[in-house]
Amino acid sequence: MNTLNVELGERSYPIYIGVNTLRESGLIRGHLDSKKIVVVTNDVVDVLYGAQVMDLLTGLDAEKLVLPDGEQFKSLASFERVMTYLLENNAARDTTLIALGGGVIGDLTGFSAACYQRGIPFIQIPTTLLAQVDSSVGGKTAVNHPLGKNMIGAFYQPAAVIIDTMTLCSLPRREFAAGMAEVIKYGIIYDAQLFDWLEQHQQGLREKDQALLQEVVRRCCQIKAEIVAEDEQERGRRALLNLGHTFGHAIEAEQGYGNWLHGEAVATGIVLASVVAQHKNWLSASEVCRIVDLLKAFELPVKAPEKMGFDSFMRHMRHDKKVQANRIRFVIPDAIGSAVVTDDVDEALLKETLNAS
Ligand SMILES: NC(=O)c1ccc[n+]([C@@H]2O[C@H](COP(=O)([O-])OP(=O)(O)OC[C@H]3O[C@@H](n4cnc5c(N)ncnc54)[C@H](O)[C@@H]3O)[C@@H](O)[C@H]2O)c1
Ligand SMILES: O=C(O)C(=O)C[C@@H](O)[C@H](O)[C@H](O)COP(=O)(O)O
Ligand SMILES: [Zn+2]
Repeated sequence: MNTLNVELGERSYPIYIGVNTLRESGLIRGHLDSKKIVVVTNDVVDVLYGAQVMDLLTGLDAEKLVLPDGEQFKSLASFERVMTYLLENNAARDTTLIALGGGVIGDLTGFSAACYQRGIPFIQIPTTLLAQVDSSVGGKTAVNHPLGKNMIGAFYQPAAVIIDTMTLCSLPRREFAAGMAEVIKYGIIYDAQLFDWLEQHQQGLREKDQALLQEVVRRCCQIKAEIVAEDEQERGRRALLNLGHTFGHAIEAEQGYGNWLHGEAVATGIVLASVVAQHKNWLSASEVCRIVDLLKAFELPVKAPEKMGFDSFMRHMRHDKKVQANRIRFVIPDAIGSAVVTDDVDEALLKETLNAS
């Protein structure tokens, strides 16, 4: 097992990455000094891993709240449902929430933990590739609003992240691919060697080779932990983790949450940002091809939805959380392995890129 640490002073926490970590009750119990525990999950993950996690909590005052599955349930209505459940079941400040599932459950549970009685502890048990490499780490918690993605949320760190890469065995192919979009993102913004390694090991990753999965989850969590430790609340460098998201979030909101998976929308957003980079002569045509080819190797979309042009992108992107002084800021790669945040993207170039995509 690998253990990493997110260094945030008194809010520091470990990330455990291993095979069959969900069979070891010691890991989770080491982070439970509270009276009551509520496992929050959804109906799909519950069937797969609910009993296994409840077994780890045998003898403790542990309950389970099972929500419906889907991005459309990362909503204020679900948040209210969690609040009502906690109140009706007498949850108090010494209750711990456990988020068991993908990024939807993790973001919703984390936001619920941040708000309930102004903050109770929570633990992340991510079960999708996307949640293991990205959403469970770093404390961005939120729900969506019809007018914008993750618009209602808080920075609120978990007490621990427990990753069992065996859970990825049951993950559908499309969901696995969505997670790979965030993995490829790390290679582009931060780690050219990781990008090369992904090109070399794409087949083994697609086949879910456990050794490769361990390595990729470890490397991505390490990068995210480094960035978050330096800039917890996205005042600077953390914004790089948003590569592809300005465009991607617009696609998710415009298409209706859940129709395009987050990772799929991010993949397309990465291509759009790369095309802008090529126009600026920051990336060569062959570098853009490498990016597109790697995304395609995982069957990710690389073109914006039909009929979604400049105007519909702009309508959503004006709400982006990186907007400063009314100007949209974009994360644009300036090499494979490096990116910058800039508001210097000419509107004509944006129009050409978005209408041609
Ligand atoms: N907080 C962050 O930093 C951050 C980072 C990236 C993404 N996100 C958010 O994460 C969400 C996307 O997360 P996601 O891709 O995990 O989607 P998800 O949570 O909807 O999970 C994807 C699907 O896989 C199912 N599932 C989960 N684990 C499974 C398993 N082991 N086997 C079989 N099926 C399983 C789920 O029930 C769901 O149907 C988006 O809302 C996105 O905005 C947040
Ligand atoms: O952790 C971060 O910071 C990220 O930006 C990671 C993203 O992959 C993630 O989708 C995040 O939720 C987007 O944040 P937002 O602030 O643009 O909503
Ligand atoms: Zn993301």
